[in-house]
Amino acid sequence: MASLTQKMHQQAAELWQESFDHPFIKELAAGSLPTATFRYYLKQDRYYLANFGDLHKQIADNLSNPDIKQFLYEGAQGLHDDEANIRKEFFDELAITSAEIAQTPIAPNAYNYVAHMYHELNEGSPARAAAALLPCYWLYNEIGKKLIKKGSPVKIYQQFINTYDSAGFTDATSQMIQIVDQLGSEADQSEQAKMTTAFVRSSYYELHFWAMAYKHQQWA
Ligand SMILES: Cc1ncc(CN)c(N)n1
Repeated sequence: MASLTQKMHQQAAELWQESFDHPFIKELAAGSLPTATFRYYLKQDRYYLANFGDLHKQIADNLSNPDIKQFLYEGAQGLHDDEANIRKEFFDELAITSAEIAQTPIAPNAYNYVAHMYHELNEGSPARAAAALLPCYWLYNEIGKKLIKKGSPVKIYQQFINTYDSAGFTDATSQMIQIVDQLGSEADQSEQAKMTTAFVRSSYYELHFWAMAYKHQQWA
């Protein structure tokens, strides 16, 4: 029988395919993605990742299983992968200054994605919030695995791809899948359905994150 996370994955399959096929991803792999677009993405993703870390901590505070808590607290400190370190290098390489960051407001889709995850925690449950975090690991790991086969001719894009195909990120993804399955096994059917909705909505926001960056989305 399919696990809860396999069912979530199936329900989000079309959205994930649209992410795999998105021009942002295609051009990243081909090396033709404009640097300005990647810079825009990095500045918005900074907001996303700061809140993503904070959510790990808040979800852990609301759970009792010691192994799950430990994984989430470590995730809050960015200990499961090299994403935080590589992002510092990207910011230096692309000369994204603190003044530029200060002048960049969070864009609509990044704002909505973050608000969705906090909503799942504050109006829902830690299990729904954990399900909302899962596409962040799993979709990026699948993108990394797809793109690594050919790679990208642009060094910084290749480093981006490497991050999400890495052993550390793949292992963190597997652990997060297990955590969501475990939380699902302790939930009733109605809660499992809500966890699935949280996962699919995050997959929607993941797709629109590429679109947001590709179009340099602004509030007006
Ligand atoms: C929006 C988003 N989703 C996922 C990831 C991978 N941690 C990310 N950096 N940004």
